[in-house]
Amino acid sequence: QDQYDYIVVGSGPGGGPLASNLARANYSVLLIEAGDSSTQGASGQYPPQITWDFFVKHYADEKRNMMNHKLTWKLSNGRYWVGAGTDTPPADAKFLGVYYPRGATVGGSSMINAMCTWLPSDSDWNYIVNVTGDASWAAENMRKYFVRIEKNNYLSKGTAGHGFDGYFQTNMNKPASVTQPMLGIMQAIAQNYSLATDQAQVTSMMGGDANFLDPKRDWTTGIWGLPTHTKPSGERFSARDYIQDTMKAKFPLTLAINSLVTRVLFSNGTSCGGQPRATGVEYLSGKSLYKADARYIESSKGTLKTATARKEVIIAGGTFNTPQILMLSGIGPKEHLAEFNIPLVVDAQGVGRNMQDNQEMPIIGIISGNGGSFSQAFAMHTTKHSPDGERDMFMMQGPGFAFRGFWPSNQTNNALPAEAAGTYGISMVKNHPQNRKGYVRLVSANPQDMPDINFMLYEEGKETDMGAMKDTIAWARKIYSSAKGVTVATKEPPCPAPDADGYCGQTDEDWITGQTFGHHPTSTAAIGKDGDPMAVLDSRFRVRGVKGLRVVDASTFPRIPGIFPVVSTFMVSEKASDVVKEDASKDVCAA
Ligand SMILES: Cc1cc2nc3c(=O)[nH]c(=O)nc-3n(C[C@H](O)[C@H](O)[C@H](O)COP(=O)(O)OP(=O)(O)OC[C@H]3O[C@@H](n4cnc5c(N)ncnc54)[C@H](O)[C@@H]3O)c2cc1C
Repeated sequence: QDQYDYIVVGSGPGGGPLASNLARANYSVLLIEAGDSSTQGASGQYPPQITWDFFVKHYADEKRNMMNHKLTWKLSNGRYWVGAGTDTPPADAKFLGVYYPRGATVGGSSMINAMCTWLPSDSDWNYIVNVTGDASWAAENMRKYFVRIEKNNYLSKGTAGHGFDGYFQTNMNKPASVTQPMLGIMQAIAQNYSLATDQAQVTSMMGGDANFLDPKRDWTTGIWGLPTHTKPSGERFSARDYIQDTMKAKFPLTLAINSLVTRVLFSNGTSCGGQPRATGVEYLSGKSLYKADARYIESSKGTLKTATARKEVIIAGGTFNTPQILMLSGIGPKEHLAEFNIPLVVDAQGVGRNMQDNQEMPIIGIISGNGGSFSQAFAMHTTKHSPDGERDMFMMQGPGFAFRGFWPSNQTNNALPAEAAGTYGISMVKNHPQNRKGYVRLVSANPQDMPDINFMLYEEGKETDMGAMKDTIAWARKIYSSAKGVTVATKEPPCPAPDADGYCGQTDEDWITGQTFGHHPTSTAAIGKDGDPMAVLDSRFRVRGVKGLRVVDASTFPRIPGIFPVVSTFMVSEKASDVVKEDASKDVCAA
């Protein structure tokens, strides 16, 4: 039987850096990853060797689910078929839902994500201080973690608020010069924010640092460039690089790939004041054992193995899998576990609840004459529905850019509509969404099954979340119609007669209901205050009700951080490394 100081489950931005840091502190660490060590290589964006194909629902109501234009079915030959809810799929098609890819290889979703590296609002960190009273979560302190891990490749050394000696590589593509038709649209946006509109200055803003240090940043609207987690060569940096560097440097980090953790093991003694203590994990060894893996075959059951942790087990399986692992281990809502005869360890009502996401949707314009060459621009906007006066909408945009969400690229419906000539997209991503009604629930006690995932969009805070999206659509219609030196007509959301401010009432609302998507799920095993039955973790990442078990990944955030969660997850991993090391010398029961 394998024994280590720490066992970390999942090698994404949550688990990968933490496992590496603990090994660098000379603790023996087993990092367990269900995927293998494949990379994207020359294959398409979400190839089976690095992707788990989840299918989710957006609503409890089937009618609203079917308003989506990009739904996925599975055919009897095993291939996917993608179409609108109003289409008629082939007779043998089985409905799956909305495609929601996740990375499943060494490096997790940081191996397939879009790499956008945008720091959250200070209020997202301070929220954790307010909830828990733990001042170490203050934004000022969290920025220090960013500075510690960042290896900035796009600013001059010494720029305040940035780091230049860490492992987390950041870079930015700065445009040389912005030309028509994009220039005319960006000029309209600059004018709207009372910024300079000449070509040189607009170009310069489009290469500006979005992660600048300024106490007023979260209230500042305008245009910036997009930092990404990339190396100086422009190649992807991911959690995988840090893991590999740690192993190459011969620190005591053992990586087990093709290993699907099925549950946490607990001592049944009373050594920890009556609380169960996590002693290790059970896992299935074998390739493609999870049903979200497109290469899964029914007969693959794997070989059951166990590993023991002398100190702690840390779960970092991501927002869908962490709650699944906890529930399979007996930590979850009591009634739900009873449905599947899973022996209860802790009645933790918050596990798999509180799921949040940044709602996204494009506003499509058609440029007369010329669609222009691809380049992208990024703006931050404050709508009338900002819940706290902070900027609440991020917009990425560009010619030929119609980001309509996700569907499997290897699907078989040849009749999927193509984008029209001259397409321009302003793609909104909602900051500070109010809805926390999303959930992850088990469908069985079989660890190879995917859970039932429903975002329950707009179920809570609809006026704010939907209102901000309607404001942004109206704003974009006006931007398109005031573009300088270029004619742009708004195509989507379609509206026969917008009012003078660009609004289209219920028509917009219906379109948003159908076409909203997301890909930043968080908060399904959240930190919360003592005594709150929904608080799965305390502010030191410890799972309440047991000892020797923590969660460190995107599921820990009580409130979704900013617009892009990946940099926050790397920061959390770094913070957790300090916390775990601080507690390392204590007895596990006392920690
Ligand atoms: C397509 C896409 C685009 C994105 N774009 C951006 C972006 O541009 N910017 C941004 O900020 N964020 C983006 N994100 C989100 C971001 O990548 C995630 O928030 C981040 O990776 C979360 O890190 P994590 O460690 O919580 O989980 P993950 O990165 O998902 O890692 C979890 C790991 O755990 C493994 N695992 C799961 N279950 C088990 C098990 N039972 N046993 C063993 N191993 C297991 C998985 O295989 C995976 O490797 C994107 C995500 C996707 C999918």
